[in-house]
Amino acid sequence: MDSMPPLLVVAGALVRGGAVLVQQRPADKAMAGLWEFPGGKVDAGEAPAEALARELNEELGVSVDPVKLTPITFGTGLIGSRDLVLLLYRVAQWTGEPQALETPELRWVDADALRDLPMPPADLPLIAPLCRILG
Ligand SMILES: Nc1nc2c([nH]c(=O)n2[C@H]2C[C@H](O)[C@@H](COP(=O)(O)OP(=O)(O)OP(=O)(O)O)O2)c(=O)[nH]1
Repeated sequence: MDSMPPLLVVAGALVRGGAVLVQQRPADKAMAGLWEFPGGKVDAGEAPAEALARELNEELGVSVDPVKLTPITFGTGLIGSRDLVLLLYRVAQWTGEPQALETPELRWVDADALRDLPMPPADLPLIAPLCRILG
């Protein structure tokens, strides 16, 4: 419980041929070394899908149309003492080849590899719904 409103974070599942793109958190950040979906915090006054399009461009160098992002599921957690709400969207179409612009490594993983990756606690409930999409 915190006096701040929950932190709203958007994340994208770029899906290609039964695999999803994940990135490793940098050594100088909280939860260093864990694997996460590209994305980030929604800024004040920003729509969630627009925030995700912005973050995907900053982190991967790809362009996406916010209108084509479709919700998959959400997770909740804590960042310190602040509540976190993590919205996962499916990204079926993008322009450009994803590049690791802000993280040490990108990886395309299938459902089995995804289940074995160390991820932040808020991501854990996202895995089963996403694996149903990956097949
Ligand atoms: N992008 C992303 N963030 C996640 C996931 N799971 C999860 O708990 N988070 C957390 C980590 C951060 O606290 C927050 C995302 O915000 P951010 O990407 O702007 O923050 P950050 O910690 O990387 O860096 P900073 O800008 O706060 O220094 O959500 C995930 O799957 N993807």
